[in-house]
Amino acid sequence: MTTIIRGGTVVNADRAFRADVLCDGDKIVAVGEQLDAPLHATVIDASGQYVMPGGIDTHTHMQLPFMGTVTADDFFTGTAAGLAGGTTTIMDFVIPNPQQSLLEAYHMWRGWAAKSAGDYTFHVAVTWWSEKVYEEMGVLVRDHGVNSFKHFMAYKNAIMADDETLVKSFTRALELGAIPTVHAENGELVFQLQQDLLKKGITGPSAHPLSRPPEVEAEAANRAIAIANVLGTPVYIVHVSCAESLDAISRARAKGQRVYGEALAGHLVIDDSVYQSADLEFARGHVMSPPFRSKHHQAALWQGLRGGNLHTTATDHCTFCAEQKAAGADDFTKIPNGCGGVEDRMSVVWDAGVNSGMLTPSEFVRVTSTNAAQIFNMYPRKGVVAVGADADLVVWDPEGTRTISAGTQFAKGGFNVFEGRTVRGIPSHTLHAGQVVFAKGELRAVEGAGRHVDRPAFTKTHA
Ligand SMILES: C[C@@H](CNC(N)=O)C(=O)O
Ligand SMILES: [Zn+2]
Ligand SMILES: [Zn+2]
Ligand SMILES: [Zn+2]
Repeated sequence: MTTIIRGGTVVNADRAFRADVLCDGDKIVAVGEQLDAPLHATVIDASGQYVMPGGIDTHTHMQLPFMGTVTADDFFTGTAAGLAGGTTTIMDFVIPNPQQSLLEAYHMWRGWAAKSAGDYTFHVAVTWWSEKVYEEMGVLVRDHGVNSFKHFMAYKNAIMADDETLVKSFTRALELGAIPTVHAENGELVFQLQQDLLKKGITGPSAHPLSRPPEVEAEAANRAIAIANVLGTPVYIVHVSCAESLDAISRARAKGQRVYGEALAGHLVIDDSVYQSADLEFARGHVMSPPFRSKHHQAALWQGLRGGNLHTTATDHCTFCAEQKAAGADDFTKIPNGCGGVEDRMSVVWDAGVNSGMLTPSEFVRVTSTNAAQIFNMYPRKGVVAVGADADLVVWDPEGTRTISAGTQFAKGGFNVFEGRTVRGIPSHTLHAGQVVFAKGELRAVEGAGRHVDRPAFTKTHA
């Protein structure tokens, strides 16, 4: 299929410029003014619009078995929803049970992901340690295009990695040229605070943020940064939600340490008042970890994105419907953790970030696509509008508006944390692998059209 996108302004992380974009098959083949195109080419009129690299969501959990249930979106519905929002690549997670072979889990997740409509790639979680884990990390890097390993410092008695696992896994990641990533919350403190709250008879969703205050997140962020510093590895902190964690990242980076941070669209615009709602189903719908924080943390996160101490935006798309969330109706610790957003991330970040003047269009591209591609070694295949790159593109209508609602979303789960928010700045077209998969509200996602993206290890460039 040949497509010419005419009359738009191409926006890359480094600059914005007027150009047509010609795609042939699954690649961009020309970027320039007044391009010729074959007569049979599909023409997209991008006048008055931006042409940007397809979004990369660095953090999703499609059809994740978690806390006794499975997330509502599978790899088809979740990636299709992403395409509707301009996201063409997701980074999901293989999360082995403790004692489960990492390779076995990896192949299971690869099977689930085959139905994806957009491209996908996996961080692999190290949830336990043994010689076998050591060996299998090597096989995953060498043979399966994995260059990032996740560590949950929370979720005691489940998937939590203790310090021994962190130290051994970070060391192994360095040997392999892979980057360690962490969910930074002190799982021992969370567990203690949860028990204290339950003993006091505080069982509703308003207890959730009380069991995970910013200090609990910051302790783990500082610890992961310290371990990485001593071992000489980079480290990527997922869903940084509070000023204290951002401060830890900023201090480390100011000393030249390679620390990267991710902000969730939800944490950027939603505050912790949601947990005080008298509508307990609504409050439970917002239970995720780390929890939504008070407004001053949001201001800090925006400054982090603008100032370069936070690098990517994601969603942690991990949706459960009301019935699933109701498992914790009598005990907040049993509410499956997770919220959605894969369909809304780019519009929410544009509306709150670019329209407010906080981010330029190029900075928007940097934090929704380019940095993710560069940090996880998919650039310039992904993350840039340039000849030779994948034809994953979003034609962005800066004046288009949409009111976000569970009633009209493509994603499953029947709930949306951005419910009722009207955003200005929406995709008019999304191309994935050169195919027009979303056009003016019509989703044309194709089950199984998504490809797994191999991510090479980071090799030593010096001799
Ligand atoms: C299990 C996963 C999703 N749940 C959540 N963030 O609350 C995570 O912790 O990232
Ligand atoms: Zn997490
Ligand atoms: Zn997650
Ligand atoms: Zn349901």
